[in-house]
Amino acid sequence: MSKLLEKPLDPGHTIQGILRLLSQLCGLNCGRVSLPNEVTGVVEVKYHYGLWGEDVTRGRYDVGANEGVTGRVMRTGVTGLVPDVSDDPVFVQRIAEKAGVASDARLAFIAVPIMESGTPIGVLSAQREASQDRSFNFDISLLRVASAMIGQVLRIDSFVAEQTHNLRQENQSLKNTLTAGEMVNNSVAHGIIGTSPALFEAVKQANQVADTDAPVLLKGESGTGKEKFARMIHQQSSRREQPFISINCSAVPMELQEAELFGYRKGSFSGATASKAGKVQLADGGTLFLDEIGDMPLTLQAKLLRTIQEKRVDPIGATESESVDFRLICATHAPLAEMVNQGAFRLDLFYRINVVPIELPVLRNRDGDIRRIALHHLNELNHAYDRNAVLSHDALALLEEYAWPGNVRQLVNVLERATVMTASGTIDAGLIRYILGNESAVQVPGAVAADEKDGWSASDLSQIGEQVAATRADSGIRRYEWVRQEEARAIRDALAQTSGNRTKAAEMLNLTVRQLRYRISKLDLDKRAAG
Ligand SMILES: Nc1ncnc2c1ncn2[C@@H]1O[C@H](COP(=O)(O)OP(=O)(O)OP(=O)(O)O)[C@@H](O)[C@H]1O
Repeated sequence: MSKLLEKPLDPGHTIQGILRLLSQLCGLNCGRVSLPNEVTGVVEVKYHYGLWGEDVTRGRYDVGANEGVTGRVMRTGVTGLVPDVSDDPVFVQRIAEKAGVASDARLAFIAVPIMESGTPIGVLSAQREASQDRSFNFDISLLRVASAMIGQVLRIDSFVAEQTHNLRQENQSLKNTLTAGEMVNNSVAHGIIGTSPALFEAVKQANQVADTDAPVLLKGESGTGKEKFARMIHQQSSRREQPFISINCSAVPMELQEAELFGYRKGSFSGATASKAGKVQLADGGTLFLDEIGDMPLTLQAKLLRTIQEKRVDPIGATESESVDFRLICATHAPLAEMVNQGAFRLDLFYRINVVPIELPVLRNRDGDIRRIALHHLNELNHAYDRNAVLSHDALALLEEYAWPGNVRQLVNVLERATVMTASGTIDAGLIRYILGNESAVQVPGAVAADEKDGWSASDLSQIGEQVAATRADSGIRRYEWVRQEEARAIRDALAQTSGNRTKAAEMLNLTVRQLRYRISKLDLDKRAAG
C-alpha cells in the first residue's frame, strides 16, 4: 500500500489502488470512500472499487438526518460494524453487489472514519463475508490503517488544490496589474500623465466605457483635464475615425449657442447669408463634446434633450429635421445636481447626460502626479521654445507643495512662463515663487511680491512674458479658459489675415514659427478648424 503513496499524485488513482488491494488481498470488498459534497454537505461515494452504477449513486447519506451507518460514522467519528446486513434495520442501503462471495453467504459491513485533527472528514467502508474466521477487529484495524493513508492522500490533494487556487488568484491579480499598466500607458499616449490612484480611477472608468455609446459626464474643476479625457474616450471608441466636435457653452454667447449647436438655414435670420451646419450635425457619426454644459440656457437644454432622445436635429429655419448619430460627452465644473434643485438645469436632461459620471480629481489630490506632469510638460516646452531648461530640486519641491487652484492648466502655464523667463537654464525656487506670487490671489507660502524678486521687476515680467504671460496676469481660476479663447482667437485672426501663412502669422503675433506651431497644436486649432 505504501508503494501506492509514492506514485505521482492522483488521489483517484491512489485511493482506488488501496481499495483494490483491500479487496484482492483481504476480501474487504466493495470498498468505498464517502466524502461530504462541498455544496450540499450530503455524504456521497467519491472513490470506490467493485461497485457499479446504482450502487454508487445510491450511496448518499444526509449526515444531519443521521442516515445509514455511513452517515452515523461521519457524524460521530465512531467505527460502525454491521455483522449481518440482512437483519440490521440501520443498514438502509442493501448492498446488491455480492461479487466474489457465495450466493448464500451472509455479509458484514464495516465503516471507519477518515479523521483529520480529531474530526471525521469522510468514511471508508467495505463489506466482507460475515462467516470468515478472521476477527472483525482485525479488519477494522486494517481499515483504520487504510483510512489513515487515504486521509493523507486527501490532505495532500486539498493542499495542492488550495495552492493551485492561490496561484490562479495571484496570476489573475498579476494580469490585472498588467492591465493597469497598459491602461496607464494608454492614457499617456493620449497626453494624460499621472499614476496617482485618484487619476487612475478616472482613467479606469473612462477605459471601461470608451467603446460604448453611453453618455459620459466629466466632472471636475477647471484645468483638471476634462477635454483631454473626452478626446481619449473618443479615440478609444469605435467612432475614432469620425469627427470629435467640441463646443464650450461658457465661451459662446447664449444668443449664438443655438446657431452654433444646431446650425441654420440660409435666410433664417438677418446675416444668415448661407446655410451652416451646427456642431451637432458636424459630429454625425462621431463624438459631440459639450464643455461647461451647465452654461447652456434652459431653452436650448430642451432642444438638446429632444435631439438626444429622437436622434434628430432641427436647424434654425429648417422645415424638416435631420437625423444625427453621435456619442455625447459632457463636462462641467458646476454642481449640476444643485443646479437642478435650483431650477437652473433640467432634471430630464441631467438624467440623460449623467449616465456615466466620471470625477476628475483636482491636481493637489493626485499624489506624485505634479512632479510627473511638470517634467513631462517641461520637456514639451523645451522642445517648443528650443530651450534646455531644467527644474532645480527646490523648484520642483515648491511646485509639489503648491495648491494649484487652476489645476494642470495652471501648472503648465507656470512652467511655460518659467521656461521663457529663465536666463541660466535652471528654473530655481526663486523664479517659481516669483511667478506664483504674480499668478493669483491664492497665497503661496513664502511668495514674494513681483517687485521684490532680485533681478525681476513687474515690467520685466510683462516684457519677457509678453507672448506668454501678459494675457494671463489677472486672477481667478476661470481666466485660464478665457485666456485660451483669447489666444485662439488672436491666432485664428492672424492666420485668416495671412491666408494661413504661418510664417507671416507668427511675425504678426511676435512669435517664432515654432512657437506658433506649438500653440496651434496646444489649442487644437488644427482639429477645430471645422468649428
Ligand atoms: N493628466 C494630464 N497630464 C498632462 N497634461 C494634462 C493633464 N490633464 C490636463 N492636462 C493639460 O492641462 C490643460 C487643461 O486641460 P483640459 O483643457 O483638458 O482641462 P479642462 O478640465 O477641460 O479645463 P476647462 O474646464 O477649463 O476647459 C491642457 O493643457 C492639458 O494638456
